[in-house]
Amino acid sequence: MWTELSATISSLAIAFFMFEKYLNYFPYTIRGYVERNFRKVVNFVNPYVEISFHEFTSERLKRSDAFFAIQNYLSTSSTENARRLKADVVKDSQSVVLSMDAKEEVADVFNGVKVWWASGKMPPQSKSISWFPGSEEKRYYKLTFHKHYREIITKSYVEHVLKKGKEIEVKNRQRMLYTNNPSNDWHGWKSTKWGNIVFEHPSTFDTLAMDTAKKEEIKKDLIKFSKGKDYYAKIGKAWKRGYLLYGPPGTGKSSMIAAMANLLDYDVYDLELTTIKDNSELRMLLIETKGKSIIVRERKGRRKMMMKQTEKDPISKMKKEAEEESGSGSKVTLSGLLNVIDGIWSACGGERIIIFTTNYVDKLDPALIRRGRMDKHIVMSYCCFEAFKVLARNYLDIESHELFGKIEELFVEAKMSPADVADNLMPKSDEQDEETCLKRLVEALEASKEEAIKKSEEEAVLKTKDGVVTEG
Ligand SMILES: Nc1ncnc2c1ncn2[C@@H]1O[C@H](COP(=O)(O)OP(=O)(O)OP(=O)(O)O)[C@@H](O)[C@H]1O
Ligand SMILES: [Mg+2]
Repeated sequence: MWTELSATISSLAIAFFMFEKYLNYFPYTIRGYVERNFRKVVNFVNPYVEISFHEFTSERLKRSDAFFAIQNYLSTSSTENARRLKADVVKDSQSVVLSMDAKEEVADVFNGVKVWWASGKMPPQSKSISWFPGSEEKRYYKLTFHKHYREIITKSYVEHVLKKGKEIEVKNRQRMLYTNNPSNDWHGWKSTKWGNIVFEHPSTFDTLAMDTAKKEEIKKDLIKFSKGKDYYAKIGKAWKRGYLLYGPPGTGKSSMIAAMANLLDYDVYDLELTTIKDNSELRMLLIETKGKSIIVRERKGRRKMMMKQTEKDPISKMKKEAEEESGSGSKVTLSGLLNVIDGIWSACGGERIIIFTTNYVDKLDPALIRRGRMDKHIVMSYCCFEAFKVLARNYLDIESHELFGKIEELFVEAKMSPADVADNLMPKSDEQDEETCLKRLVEALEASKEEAIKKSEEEAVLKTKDGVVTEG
């Protein structure tokens, strides 16, 4: 078939060449007539239809999504057939994606219909220097098929190729962690509002230590959201979901966000509000975010700061922190952020998740935590025995130990964050075996239990005193 196709195309090319060359020998009056009829005959004889997909759209600046979808689609079939392939390294330099090199051809079969793909490059049209990307050479793919199958190819096959290509792109794409640049640095046409690095956080739902039922519920909720395109369209709601994660420091809020991004294969945008001047700058930033992303507003460096502060002047410092948390420390208020999000999200296509994390849910602006704005509230709490078992598996590779019984008992009263449990479980040197690490944890839990008992006794004394005063 391929030989037949090439023979037909080459004879037609020769016929065209001869025709163009000798057209001028015809008298001017009949030249148009001859040309029209010649083309009719050619079209009648040539049974093949060609469609070109160019790298750049007609607006020139924009790269065509279809071109890249086709490139991805062909990367799977062309690797078997094409003789010259181009290699691109993706995903932390571990996997290689092969695609057809220029001037290569491959065949594909769809519902029993054979088609041919050829890749090519168009030479630059002028020698002048251009600012447009890729203006030196323009790549394209040409699809050739028998005109008899025009309907099935132009409708079903092209749609199939684009869909599959996009799926492959999602699978191969390298996820990014974006952080907003201070708005003072946004000058010039080249400035970018978001700086980015490759997102490679190892946290997953498997490594996350928390109540299993709660974990499964969150996973289900996320997957339902990510597959809910039609549902959101049906109910006329923007495809977005808000999560509020709250709990003491070191309970795994940031780890949970990373696990969510890893589960859904989303990019993460880490929003630093303090470097944004006002709400209009915030709007500009959010408009630049892409679909399939998680936008996060977190308080950073909380753990160390909190620990130091509680040691010194616990009450006044904790109050100050809570005030900051409510947004008064930022140039952009949290309510302002929510209003911008409500506004732009209705207009931006593509799914987006926004996550707020806080250590003080009670002190937050009620407008922020009102249901509907943040669709799901997730409490990250102190470590329990079930969560400990996940950490023991992660850090020590053990499922059980004779000390587990004692540890389970201690967890009833001891309050320790998963971060601190993990810290105790981690061997500090090669000599430290699982027994040493578990014993260290038992000691820490006992200390924490004693502290909890002392605290509750002190609180009880305070309550009794209050009672006496009131009664008196
Ligand atoms: N639930 C958890 N499961 C597994 N590891 C955890 C968990 N919580 C904490 N860790 C460990 O402790 C470290 C700190 O946790 P993480 O940064 O997620 O806490 P956080 O709740 O975001 O704290 P902060 O409120 O200070 O931001 C993590 O790198 C992880 O190793
Ligand atoms: Mg955190």
